[in-house]
Amino acid sequence: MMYQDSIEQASEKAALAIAFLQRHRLAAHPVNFTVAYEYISGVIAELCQAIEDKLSARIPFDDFVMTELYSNYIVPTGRQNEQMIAAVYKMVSTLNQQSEQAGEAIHDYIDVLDHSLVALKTDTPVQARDTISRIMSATYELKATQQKLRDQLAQSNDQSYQLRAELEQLKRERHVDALTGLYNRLAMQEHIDQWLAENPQRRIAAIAVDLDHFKQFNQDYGYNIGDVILSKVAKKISAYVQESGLPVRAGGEEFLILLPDVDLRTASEIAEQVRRGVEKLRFVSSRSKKALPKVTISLGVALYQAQENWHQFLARSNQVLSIAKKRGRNQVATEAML
Ligand SMILES: Nc1nc2c(ncn2[C@@H]2O[C@H](COP(=O)(O)OP(=O)(O)OP(=O)(O)O)[C@@H](O)[C@H]2O)c(=O)[nH]1
Repeated sequence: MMYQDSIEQASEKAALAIAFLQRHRLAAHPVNFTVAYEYISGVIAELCQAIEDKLSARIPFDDFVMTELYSNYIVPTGRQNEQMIAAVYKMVSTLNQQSEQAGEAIHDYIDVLDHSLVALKTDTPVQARDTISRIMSATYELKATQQKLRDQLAQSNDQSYQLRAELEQLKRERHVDALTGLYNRLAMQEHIDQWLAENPQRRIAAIAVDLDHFKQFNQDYGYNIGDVILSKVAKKISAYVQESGLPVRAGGEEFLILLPDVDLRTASEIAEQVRRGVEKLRFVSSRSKKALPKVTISLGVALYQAQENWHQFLARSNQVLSIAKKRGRNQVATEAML
């Protein structure tokens, strides 16, 4: 069982977790709450350390940071992963056993051969017949062992293909947002780290994207239709940058497009194309068959600066985005306007 707290202990921890969430202005949804509860519980040392590090570096906590902590430190302890680790362990042990058995069988066979070859030099014809028959039975034995090992190996092979497919799926799930199919914040962090590791001077542009007046849209048409709109807008964004960049659901109704090796001007042009693409989308209510109002987005374009960490970089992209909002929405702002 994952949690063994008594009702009193759990209530106390829950109250502290809620206080933590309130202090950092975080919504008490399951992901945030679990991270906060685990932090208060102090069982996962790496999680606590990561939170302490962020607190002392004054990195603000938001949904993205919390989701990242959740995926990095809590999900990997999940049952699915434990099962997979057990399966991989079993398969590797079986393979080890099989190769040991194969080694022993060949070693025994060579032993018989060595002795028999020496004996054959001095054997009388009758003895030679016995020696040859010993070699033959050792050969049949080796053949049978090899056949058995071949079957077991084929079985392990099938299992390893299946495990690899499961691992790939798990990896995808860890990096992809379930509602929109876009990359999540964890994938984004890994990509930025990789791009910068390849070339610390690399030019990376970020386009922060936010739906306009989406709160009102949710209020007028409901959260479920809101979800459909979000996922259609996400697909549009993805279609525009599939080849050249990384489309990310940064959280809620906010998206990010990361573009490596792109300058501010090109990034702004891409942002404008995305804006127009979304503006052209038409939505019809499946229930009433009536057209839904036009959905628009505001966008903010910024370039990564070598001295900043990626939290600062993303904060700056959002700052630029707020210029587009202030100027009337449904438009692109660039960091040159800051
Ligand atoms: N349907 C749906 N709504 C979401 C989701 N995530 C966030 N939202 C909603 O998005 C809305 C964002 O509202 P605000 O941040 O106030 O901004 P806004 O109304 O879009 O206004 P501006 O950004 O200023 O144009 C909130 O109502 C959130 O509940 C989601 O996954 N699905």
